Amino acid sequence: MSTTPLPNIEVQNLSYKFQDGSDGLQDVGMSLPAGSRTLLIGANGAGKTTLLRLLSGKRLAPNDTIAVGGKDPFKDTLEGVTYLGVEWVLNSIVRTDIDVPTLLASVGGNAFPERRDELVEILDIDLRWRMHAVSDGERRRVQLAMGLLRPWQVLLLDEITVDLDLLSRSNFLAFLKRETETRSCTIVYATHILDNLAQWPTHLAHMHLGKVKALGSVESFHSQVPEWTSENSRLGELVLKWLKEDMASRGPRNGRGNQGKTYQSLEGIGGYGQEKPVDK
Ligand SMILES: Nc1ncnc2c1ncn2[C@@H]1O[C@H](COP(=O)(O)OP(=O)(O)OP(=O)(O)O)[C@@H](O)[C@H]1O
Repeated sequence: MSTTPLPNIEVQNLSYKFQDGSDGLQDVGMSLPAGSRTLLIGANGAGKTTLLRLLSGKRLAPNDTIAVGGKDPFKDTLEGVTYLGVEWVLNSIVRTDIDVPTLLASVGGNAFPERRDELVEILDIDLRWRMHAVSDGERRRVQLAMGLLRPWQVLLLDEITVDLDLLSRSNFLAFLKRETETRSCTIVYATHILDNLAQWPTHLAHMHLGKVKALGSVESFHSQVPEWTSENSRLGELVLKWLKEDMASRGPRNGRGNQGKTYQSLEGIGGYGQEKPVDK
């Protein structure tokens, strides 16, 4: 009998404060089955990165609030959890004068030669590249191959596809989908870019101001967007609706009270003399 736990993600009553005392997350609960592909949706500052970092075990969550594959990700330092986010993108090793085969070998490529070759093909990587002399998108493709090489059970992605061209991104997303369909693994992906994603997620989680406002299977949200024009705009329409509602409930970051002051100080530095608020 296999002893590998199913990579489901369970979060309950998770509240998190930053060191400065401000609220990061408030009473978050989510239950994501093994094999699911969840899109984490929310405006800038909604709490997506904060949640992903807690799920990855990079930050300490309160006791008994998070279980990934039945374990606490912080205490148990889970082997099969891969978190690809900003720090990972900024890692300087991928900007040095080093070749691709050496880099892939350094993260265990030789132990997984089939995966390595598949990723090189899918991400259209030229093994002759030297990393100090590639474009941002090419560098990102090599980084993704490095990050995905080891067969993870849980993959936490914090928007890392911004530099990819449309075809590379499409291939990359198709690869991830195949992974969840052919072996036991689970993905949570925070993104603002909805291209190629219409058929991708199994679940959606909508975050707003540190809370999960809605969570469910993609089908469960179908009734929320009555005017779908095409399959591809369906997810986009839903997300746009959510973000507009969030903006309306939060209000603009710089309310009316600030406007007169801002314009006055701009006037003071010259060049914006005409730009006075119409009404105060
Ligand atoms: N170390 C910190 N200390 C205090 N506040 C923080 C800290 N890190 C983030 N925040 C605040 O927490 C909120 C959530 O940040 P987070 O990075 O999780 O948002 P996000 O949904 O990932 O946003 P984006 O889409 O812009 O990446 C933001 O308002 C942010 O300013």
